[in-house]
Amino acid sequence: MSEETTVLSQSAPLDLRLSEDELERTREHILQFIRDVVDDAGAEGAVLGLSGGIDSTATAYLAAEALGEENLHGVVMPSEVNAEENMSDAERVARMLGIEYDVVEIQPIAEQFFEAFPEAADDKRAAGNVYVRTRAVLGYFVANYENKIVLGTGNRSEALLGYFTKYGDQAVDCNPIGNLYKQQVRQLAVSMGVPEDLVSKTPSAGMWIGQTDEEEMGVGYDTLDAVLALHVDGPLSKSATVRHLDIPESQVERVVELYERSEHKRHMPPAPESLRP
Ligand SMILES: Nc1ncnc2c1ncn2[C@@H]1O[C@H](COP(=O)(O)OP(=O)(O)OC[C@H]2O[C@@H]([n+]3cccc(C(=O)O)c3)[C@H](O)[C@@H]2O)[C@@H](O)[C@H]1O
Ligand SMILES: Nc1ncnc2c1ncn2[C@@H]1O[C@H](COP(=O)(O)OP(=O)(O)OP(=O)(O)O)[C@@H](O)[C@H]1O
Ligand SMILES: [Mg+2]
Repeated sequence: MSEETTVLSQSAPLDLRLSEDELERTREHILQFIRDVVDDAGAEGAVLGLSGGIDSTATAYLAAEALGEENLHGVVMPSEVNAEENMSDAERVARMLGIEYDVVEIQPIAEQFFEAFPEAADDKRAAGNVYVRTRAVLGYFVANYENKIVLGTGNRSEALLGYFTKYGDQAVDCNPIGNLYKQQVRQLAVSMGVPEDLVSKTPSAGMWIGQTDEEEMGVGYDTLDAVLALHVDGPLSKSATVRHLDIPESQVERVVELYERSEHKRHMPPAPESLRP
């Protein structure tokens, strides 16, 4: 983030939209990335959670192409707060791709946690994170047994905003779409032939009934992505970003707040430095 006001040059890549050529190169690059991670791990494929959302759908399309559908295992893990439509979309994705998949109801598992701490069960964030972390345990259970890696579905917007559960949906071995902002994930999905209803679906973490990403963060993805690209990743100062996007300063401040307070999620857990030389 630069505090200096930078004059925009015509050639600066401020348009988040990827050209046809960039989309093709991005897809090839990600396919190779997935193959390399699997090969380096000596693994026989990959497992991923399917939610019916665009991030897992796009990642599944890429991984099925990279590894072959016979080497990808999808797990659909409904809880009582997931919309049924999303779970049936998740199964639809698995069937469209022709990958092996299982449906594992995680409500009974989560109930064990809720019974242990009933007062915490009423806290939607704490309880929602239990669902997310339970899915991580199941993903690694399958990966260990089948000699597979666990594919993450995190994108760059979520990573910078800290919009994920620590050791939950980001307890994974790699993030194939981790360099793409949310709207670029949608663009790539369209170019791969993902059905329109899945591409345009409202993003939701599915941690409580009615949750949506944009309502929880208080800013829409078009703005979130633009502020991240221009100010957090890019060279523009806060005031230049406000002017360039013609948005209230409070929206830029909100993005910066989300970015700064989630710093701890983007690092290994710290330990004190050694006192020995
Ligand atoms: N400064 C610091 N240094 C070290 N550790 C720090 C810390 N601040 C908090 N912590 C730790 O982090 C914990 C809070 O982090 P965490 O447990 O992740 O919980 P938190 O970030 O509060 O909640 C997860 C957020 O991610 C969103 N999410 C989750 C999963 C999926 C998706 C999706 O888009 O699908 C979105 C969810 O809606 C919610 O907004 C604290 O309880 C504490 O243990
Ligand atoms: N009910 C579920 N069953 C299986 N996996 C899930 C479920 N809910 C979430 N996940 C996993 O957690 C990941 C993170 O969820 P997230 O909501 O960020 O992505 P998404 O649902 O794929 O897309 P979107 O953000 O647009 O909703 C999913 O991509 C998926 O891998
Ligand atoms: Mg989702």
